[in-house]
Amino acid sequence: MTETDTTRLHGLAGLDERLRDWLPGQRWFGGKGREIRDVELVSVTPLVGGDPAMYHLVAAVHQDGFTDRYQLLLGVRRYLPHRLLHCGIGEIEAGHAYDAAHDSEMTRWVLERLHEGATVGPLRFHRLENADFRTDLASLVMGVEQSNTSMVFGDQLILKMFRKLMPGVNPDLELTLALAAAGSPHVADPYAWYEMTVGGETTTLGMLQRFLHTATDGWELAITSVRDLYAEADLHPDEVGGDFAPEAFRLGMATAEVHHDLAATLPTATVGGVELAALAEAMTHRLRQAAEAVPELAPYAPALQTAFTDLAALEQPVPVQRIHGDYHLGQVLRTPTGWVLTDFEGEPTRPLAERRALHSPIKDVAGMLRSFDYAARHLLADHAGQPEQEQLEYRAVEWAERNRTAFCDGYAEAAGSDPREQAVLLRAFETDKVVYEVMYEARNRPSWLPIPLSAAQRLAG
Ligand SMILES: Nc1ncnc2c1ncn2[C@@H]1O[C@H](COP(=O)(O)OP(=O)(O)O)[C@@H](O)[C@H]1O
Ligand SMILES: O=P(O)(O)O[C@H]1O[C@H](CO)[C@@H](O[C@H]2O[C@H](CO)[C@@H](O)[C@H](O)[C@H]2O)[C@H](O)[C@H]1O
Repeated sequence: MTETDTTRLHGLAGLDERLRDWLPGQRWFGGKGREIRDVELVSVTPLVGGDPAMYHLVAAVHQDGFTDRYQLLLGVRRYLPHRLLHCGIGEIEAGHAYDAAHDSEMTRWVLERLHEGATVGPLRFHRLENADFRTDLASLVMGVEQSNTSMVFGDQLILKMFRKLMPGVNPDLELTLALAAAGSPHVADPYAWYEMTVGGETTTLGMLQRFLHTATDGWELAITSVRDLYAEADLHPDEVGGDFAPEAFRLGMATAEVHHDLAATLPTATVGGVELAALAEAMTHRLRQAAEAVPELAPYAPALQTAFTDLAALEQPVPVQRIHGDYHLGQVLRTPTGWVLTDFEGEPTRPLAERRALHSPIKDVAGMLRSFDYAARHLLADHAGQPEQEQLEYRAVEWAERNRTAFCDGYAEAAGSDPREQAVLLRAFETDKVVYEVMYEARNRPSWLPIPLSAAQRLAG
């Protein structure tokens, strides 16, 4: 870190070294596996003075060949209480630095500013007209694996703090606001957001929404159904109590309805030969990169490539629009009344311009179809090499097929057109997603790598 006057003034000297060690261990840190050259504080905003103190930081992390910016709520205390030891960053000049997103005493400050619609230094807070919420609630960070950090206040509010900052409006905020304005029942009510200017552009830092405390996420529901099936390995998926297909059907309908509302409220277009060739080229490039990075993918690459060649050769124009972009079972919540979609950010590793661009809705369909495969297969690892392995694998394929079919049936019923009729698009997007997953698992969860690799084998025929 270049020790600027600002850092010295705030007693933050030494923070650079501490952040260098601490950042790679954070789930949301995107630059894992590459050495950090240095960390530079590009924005330091004092929020709360005294002991404890709190700062809003934007840290530029320089790694070989590129720089990413991350957002932090930095707490500094003379003594770090036991309850905050797990989020300690290390000792700096002014005391113990820690991640204040985990400190309920401090996060309330953010809630209050959101409610006021305040401006604090470069930070601009906005509350939606008619949105009202309590500001005296204690927060807890969600205990799930995340690309960002979400704080739940009481059981009423959820504040998602975007970690990796890309200059521009975050599509999660943009699409959530658009769907709420369209009256969609498939999105949690947005209440407020905060932003600042980064790289000359208004950049979303966080979004507050209604917390759906009675909801269960689609992944949990799906794997409960798969567990049920594995417990009765001699029964078919439609014969066990926890059959998921009716839910998959309703999820297909909800997905089509969201696509309809996005197309009705945000721009749409059609793309033809040149754009499809460029898309196929980008997919091919990703495949090449992934096959180099993950040698286990390489044997399937030539056969997978044909999905992209077919895409480039498509003759009819393809409708495009804003879509979810990183659609899977972990992004949908089943409330007592229906499915709600979350996290419209797109794939966190892709550039913002690409995530905000118009895409075929078939990309989302392909994403969810992949997720059924994941849900069916991820428990198989526990049975590897055991006698029941083959039988369970057979059941896994049946479960995935049944739910993939139900999802497409539901989508077709609500959309009036069947996504399976777009076979070339569907295969190309599924293949591209598998390639993305291979990279994602290799970087984040190597023990899950066999899941997308088995799909690569299947798609390669
Ligand atoms: N409004 C909400 N109510 C209840 N749970 C939510 C809500 N929004 C998101 N979640 C849950 O929070 C978790 C993380 O949210 P998500 O937006 O996917 O974050 P990330 O982009 O960091 O992955 C998910 O498990 C999701 O189910
Ligand atoms: O939810 P995020 O925006 O952080 O998405 C990333 O993480 C997901 C994993 O949590 C990853 O999804 C992959 O694993 C899921 C099971 O955990 C599975 O349902 C998905 O089909 C699979 O792609 C997602 O790709 C990644 O962007």
